[in-house]
Amino acid sequence: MISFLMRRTIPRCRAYSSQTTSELTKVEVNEKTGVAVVTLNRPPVNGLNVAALRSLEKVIGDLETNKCKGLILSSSSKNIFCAGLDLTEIYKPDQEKLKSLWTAFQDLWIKLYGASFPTTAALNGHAIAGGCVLALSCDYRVMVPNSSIGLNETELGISPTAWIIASMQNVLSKRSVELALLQGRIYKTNQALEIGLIDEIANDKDETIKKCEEFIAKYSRVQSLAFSLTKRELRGKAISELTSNRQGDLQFFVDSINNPSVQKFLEKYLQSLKSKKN
Ligand SMILES: CCCCCCCCCCC/C=C/C(=O)SCCNC(=O)CCNC(=O)[C@H](O)C(C)(C)COP(=O)(O)OP(=O)(O)OC[C@H]1O[C@@H](n2cnc3c(N)ncnc32)[C@H](O)[C@@H]1OP(=O)(O)O
Repeated sequence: MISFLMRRTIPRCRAYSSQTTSELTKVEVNEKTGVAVVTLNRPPVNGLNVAALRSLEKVIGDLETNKCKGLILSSSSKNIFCAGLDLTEIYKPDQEKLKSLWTAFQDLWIKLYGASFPTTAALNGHAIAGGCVLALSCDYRVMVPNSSIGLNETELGISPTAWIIASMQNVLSKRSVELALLQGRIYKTNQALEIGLIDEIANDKDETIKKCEEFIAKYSRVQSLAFSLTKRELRGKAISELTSNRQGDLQFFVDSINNPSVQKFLEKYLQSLKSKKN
């Protein structure tokens, strides 16, 4: 459990106190503001396996319980926010593990997209596929230059499910969503800003966090209850639709991943990632 004991006399430089809940997700809470920096920590690329997804979900649940004032999602990697689901878990998958992976991803999305406090993504690097979904689930996105963000699902031969589309529709124009999803496009930082996939560009990781803090500070005069009820009104439909069709959504993902052409693509894709270094 994350402790939220505030000591208002703490000097600014010591304001963030480390409260590690797991090696996979580090949590630091600013004792002055109640804002938490939550850092994904699964090197090398923050690939999302079941443990990483569950760890982040638990942290968000704890922040919810402790009436957190805002969340800044960041990464311990130098140039990668998150490379999405762990591809090694979806290539030649163990069927039970595959189901657990998607169920954990659904659970995490429900908590993050529906969080009752302001949420931001401090994108210190690439945010691909599932990494982009995490960013889209937040209320605000700040990214460093020369990074990539997007949902490359058509490359894999699967289509994103309704709640992933809803997360993107929440941020982009209808036209941009169509182009982004149908083309499976990955955007560079400046292109992402142009279409509204991110909200701001920052020079480096520290500045991404500072800009996220500034965004969250704008809510200091907003009543927490009004904030959470309004957010629920805005996002509740997409969440209810998933909640009432979790099994169907799971089956769609499992069938898509088990499709032989998807597995064949994944084999080549993983090889191409490995051979980049040679
Ligand atoms: C093609 C899949 C598209 C799915 C889209 C679905 C859209 C709906 C979303 C919901 C479902 C979500 C699904 C997913 O998230 S699937 C994961 C898709 N992710 C990717 O396609 C990203 C792949 N990675 C990269 O493009 C690059 O690694 C990246 C730009 C992120 C970083 O490049 P960099 O050059 O800095 O690093 P390397 O490529 O050398 O990677 C370092 C090592 O990490 C391994 N790696 C990379 N990504 C993953 C991953 N997602 N899972 C597991 N492992 C990964 C890579 O192979 C390197 O390993 P080695 O050091 O052993 O060589």
